Amino acid sequence: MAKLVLIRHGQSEWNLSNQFTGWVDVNLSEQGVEEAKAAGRKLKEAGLQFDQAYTSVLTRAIKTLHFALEESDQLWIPETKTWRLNERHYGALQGQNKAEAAEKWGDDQVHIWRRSYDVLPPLLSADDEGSAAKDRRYANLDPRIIPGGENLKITLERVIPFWEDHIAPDLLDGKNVIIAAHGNSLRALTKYIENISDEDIINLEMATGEPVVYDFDDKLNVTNKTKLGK
Ligand SMILES: O=C(O)[C@H](O)COP(=O)(O)O
Repeated sequence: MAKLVLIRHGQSEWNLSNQFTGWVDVNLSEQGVEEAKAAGRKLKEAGLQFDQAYTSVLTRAIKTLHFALEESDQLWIPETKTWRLNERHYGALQGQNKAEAAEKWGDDQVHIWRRSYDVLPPLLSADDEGSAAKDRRYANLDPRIIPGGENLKITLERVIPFWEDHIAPDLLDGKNVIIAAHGNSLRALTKYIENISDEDIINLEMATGEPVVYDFDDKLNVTNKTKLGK
């Protein structure tokens, strides 16, 4: 059966400055570029060859995909970008410093916002300056589905239709797939793929730039999971 590789983007500028990011389109930091290139070398060493790539519409994931594919000599493969693989929208927290938020609202509340399955962050309204409704890349989306903030559950509910329509059919066709995306869109996908409970998903973390390789049986049950450590 085909293989699936998930990679969270390399360190971003706002990972470095410890700011909630979500749908804000920040770039990779210098370290993030190096992490993405190192991930590509790991893929090459492991002999992983891909037929199809998927990523979000956010620069940090797109660039991570490109650096990793370039290092593994497969920048040429077909790729599809979709908002459905975007980071979870962090609502009105976007742009705030995570440590300052913990001082203001307490560690417990910030941890709940960051890791709970179904608690929403404070929302951003559609007329807010930072709303995705004003961003050209989402112009073809029904305004009613452009979020003002998402929890992991809502993120999973918009990631999984893309899995069902595109990624799962590719894997069932025997295509090796690579997905470069984000901490929480990949936590959502991992929850679904590995059938992790709402309680246990709180403890799952995705390291930046670390490829996670899955093998499946012909029903897309996971038969093996390997992390290509940094
Ligand atoms: O959007 C963000 O701030 C990060 O990419 C992920 O943040 P988290 O670790 O707080 O979920």
